[in-house]
Amino acid sequence: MNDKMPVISLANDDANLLAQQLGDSFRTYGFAMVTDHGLSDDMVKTAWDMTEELFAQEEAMKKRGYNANIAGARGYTPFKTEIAKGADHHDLKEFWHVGRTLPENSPLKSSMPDNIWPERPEGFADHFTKLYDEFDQIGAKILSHIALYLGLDKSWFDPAIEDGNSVLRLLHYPPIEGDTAGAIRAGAHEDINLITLLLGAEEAGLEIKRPDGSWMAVSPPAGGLAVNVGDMLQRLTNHVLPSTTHRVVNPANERSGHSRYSMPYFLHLRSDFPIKTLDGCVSADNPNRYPQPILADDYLRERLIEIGLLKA
Ligand SMILES: O=C(O)CCC(=O)C(=O)O
Ligand SMILES: [Fe+2]
Repeated sequence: MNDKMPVISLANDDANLLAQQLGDSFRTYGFAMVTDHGLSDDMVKTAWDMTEELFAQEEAMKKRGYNANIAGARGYTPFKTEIAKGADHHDLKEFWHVGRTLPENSPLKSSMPDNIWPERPEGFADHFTKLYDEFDQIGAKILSHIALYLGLDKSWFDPAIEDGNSVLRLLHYPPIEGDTAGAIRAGAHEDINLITLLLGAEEAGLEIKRPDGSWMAVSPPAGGLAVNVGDMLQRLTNHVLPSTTHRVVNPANERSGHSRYSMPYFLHLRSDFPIKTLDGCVSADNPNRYPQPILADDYLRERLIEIGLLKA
C-alpha cells in the first residue's frame, strides 16, 4: 500500500476496466477516490449552502429535529453524542440524517423510520430527497462494478439494495475552541454499511489506517468522492474487500478556526437481506470467517448500540 491512491473516473465506458480499477483500489486501501460521478455542481452547491444554513441555526431549533427514541436515525444528532467504538471521547461533530421515503404500505417501515425535516432552510426536504436518489444511483453503479470485480453478475446487488436502509448524513465539525482534551472530530472507526460515498473530504482531516498502524491522509480532488468499503461488504466478501479504519483529525493550522462540512452517503442493504459470505470469497487460504449469516437489520442494531446511538 503506497501513498499514491489513484483517482478513478467513473465516466469510463469500459466496464471491465473500471471494475478492475475500483476493485484494486478497494482491495488495497478499502477506499477509492472517484471523479466524474455525475452529481451536478449546482445540486451540490445548493446542498452545501443549505447544510451551512441548517447548522447555523440556534441549538434549540436544531433540537426540534432530534428524536432520541430513534437514536438520531433521522433528523438531528447534537454535538458530542456519537462515540467511536472503544474511544474515550465523544466526536466533535453534529449531524442531520436523511433517510429513504418509503411507499405508504411498505413492510420495511418498521425498521426504517420516517424522515424528520427542519422548518428551515426552505426547500430542504425537496432538495435532499433528490440528492439522496442521485447518491443511490451512483452507489448502485459502483456496486455493479464491484460485482463484476468479484466475478458476480453485474446486477447481483440490485435486489439486495432495493429500498435499502441508506442514510445521507450532513456533517458539521465546528471550529475547534480551546483545549479539546484529546477529543477529535471523528474518532477512529469503520463504517457499518455496504459502501460509503463521501463528499467534502477535500477539506483536510480524513485519514485512513495503514496495516502497520500509521495514518495516511486522503484528499480527493475538489468535488470528487471518497468511496469506502463498510463492514457489511467486508463481511459479505469474507474480508477480500477490507473495511478500513479511518478518522477525522483536528487541523493544526488556521483551518482549525473554520467549520468543516462533509456529506457521507451510507449505502445500506435492505433491512431483511441476509448477509451470507459469498462462495467466491472463500478459499483454503481464506476460510469462511462467518459461517452464520445475519440479517442486515440485526447487524445494524448490534453496531449502533456499540457506538452510543442506540440503547440496548
Ligand atoms: O467527514 C469525513 O470526512 C468522514 C466522516 C466519516 O467517516 C463518517 O461519518 O463515517
Ligand atoms: Fe466513516
